[in-house]
Amino acid sequence: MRANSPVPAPLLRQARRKLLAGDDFSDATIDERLARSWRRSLAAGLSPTGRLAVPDNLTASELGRALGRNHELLNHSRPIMEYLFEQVRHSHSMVVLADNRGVLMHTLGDADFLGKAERVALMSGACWDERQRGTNAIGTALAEAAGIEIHGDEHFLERNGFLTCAAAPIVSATGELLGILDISGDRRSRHPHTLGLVNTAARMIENRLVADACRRHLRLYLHPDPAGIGTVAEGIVALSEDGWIVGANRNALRMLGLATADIGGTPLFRTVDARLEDILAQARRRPQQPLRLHRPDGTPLYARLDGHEPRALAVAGSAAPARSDALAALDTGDARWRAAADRARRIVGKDIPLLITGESGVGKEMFARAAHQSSPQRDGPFVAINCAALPESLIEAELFGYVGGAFTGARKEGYIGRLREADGGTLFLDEIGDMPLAMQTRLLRVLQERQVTPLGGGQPVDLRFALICATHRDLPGACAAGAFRSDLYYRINGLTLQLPALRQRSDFAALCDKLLDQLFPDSPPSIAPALQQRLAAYAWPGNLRQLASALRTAGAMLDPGETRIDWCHLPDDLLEALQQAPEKTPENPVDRKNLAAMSLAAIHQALAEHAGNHSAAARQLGISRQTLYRKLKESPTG
Ligand SMILES: Nc1ncnc2c1ncn2[C@@H]1O[C@H](COP(=O)(O)OP(=O)(O)OP(=O)(O)O)[C@@H](O)[C@H]1O
Repeated sequence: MRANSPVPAPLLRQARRKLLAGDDFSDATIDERLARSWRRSLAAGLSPTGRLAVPDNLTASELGRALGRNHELLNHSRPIMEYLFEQVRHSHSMVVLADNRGVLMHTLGDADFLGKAERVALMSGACWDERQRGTNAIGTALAEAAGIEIHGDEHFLERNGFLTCAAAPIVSATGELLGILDISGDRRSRHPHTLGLVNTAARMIENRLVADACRRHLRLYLHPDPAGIGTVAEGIVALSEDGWIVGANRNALRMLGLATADIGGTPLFRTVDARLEDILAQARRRPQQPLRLHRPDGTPLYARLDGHEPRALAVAGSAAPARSDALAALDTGDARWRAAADRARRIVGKDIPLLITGESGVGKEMFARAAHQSSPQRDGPFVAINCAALPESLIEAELFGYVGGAFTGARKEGYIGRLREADGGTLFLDEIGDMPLAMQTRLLRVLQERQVTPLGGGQPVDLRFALICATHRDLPGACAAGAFRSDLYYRINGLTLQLPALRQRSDFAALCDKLLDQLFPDSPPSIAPALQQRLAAYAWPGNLRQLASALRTAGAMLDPGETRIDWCHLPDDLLEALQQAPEKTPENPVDRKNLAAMSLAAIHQALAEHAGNHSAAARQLGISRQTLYRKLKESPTG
């Protein structure tokens, strides 16, 4: 940071001489950012005394368009600029708002100073990018993305040396630099507090913009002191329905120890000691009181909650009435799974893209199909595309279609493409995290424009489908690593639902019954209780897919008349995995033994209990007599 007074003139002159001579001037007490800016000005080919190249000033109609593009920034800035101007009136100064290219959008100033300012083009439509006008508060604040004061001869161009300027950036809820607020005046009217004033006013504009941009989200207003909530120093965080941070002002990022890049990729519970559900419950209990949260280092942070409570969360935890849709048909009672289904129901038919995450085999595609079946477009097609399985060379043609003869091997009559096949229904992009980067760019454009142009030409065609994507990858992580486009991530992630892994579910027994009913509809077998207990404690790395497959195989091993799946029916690989897997149920004594030996021990015990009667022992075990004999024969002592 610079000292609170400008660099003494002789030092400044000496440093400039060295700069222009190409010498090192780091020995002089020059602010680092000023030094960087001078070097950038020099590198842009500017000369302190030379004539200006024709600057990129806007024509009246271009300015009109730029004002239109920036109307929200302008709307929120105007009242604050007026207030600011009241503070500096009669001090030979002006208040300036520039857009993120350095083009001046709006100015308010003392009449005498405005005349002088116009002579150096400090007026609406003029561009004050550093590359065109050298070091100046607006251009340098843009280049540095930080507040800065540029006084007198610190300006790179000598013609601007009569100015003293202080400028601060205005940043959006997603970290985008929107523009610059500046106070410029006659150098003789410099005041040491001007930069602080501009910084504060820029934060006020930013807070209004962030709150407005996130008005449809739940918002937390934060401060380490409850009295700080509602002041310009408050942090603002916007949350998605499932508790991820989707927007924040810079105060909030600082309070939560986050960077701009974390927006969209961080659940709230990673930054404070509460989940959204807890916060909602606390706010419901004591609506008037600020919530007390803690950061990971234990320091408190107070919060006020604003915005509509997501309806899915409002009912979560309550005894939700039984639903009779396709999602309900998959519901076997796990609370996390049910909450995900409830949230999905809230958005079906609302043009909000759904992103389903979860480990491989947790049932993401089944969930997506059920969401489609539960939606108003259920009579339309459900088009599933596995982005990982399509060869890169074919993806474009397959997704976007082509006109006849567009490339060698193309069908004569052309192909409308999978995206158009989904028209009026649901497009399901499975394994979206595996899509090659080049395709991500193309897909993003199509999703943004909602139009597709077939390869080889033809007219763009409008697309109407609900979008559901799925991945087992960590997409925010992939975005950070540059493997997945973050703009595509935000586009497909209207609502993210994470499906629980099988080991995290609480409905193992009900799920097994359901799968057995589906797999063996004529006479669904049961599972021996000890085995069921052991299976429930297993980690199931392949999740429901692995469980369904194991039950299918085990069921096929049943002899005619057998109705209960037991150890002896399990596929060998699962038996082996169960033997190697760490025990999770120490209360089950049989688990401490080798499972094959355990199976034999159960047979011997049943035989003992039935005085060697093989039929009775087999009946008790739920296996056939043949299986019992086979097991005894296979045993090492057999
Ligand atoms: N709710 C369910 N009821 C019955 N079987 C299910 C259920 N969910 C998943 N399965 C079984 O698990 C298998 C895998 O499901 P699905 O393909 O939907 O998982 P996925 O998460 O999309 O997997 P991947 O990440 O590998 O694409 C299904 O073929 C089915 O056998």
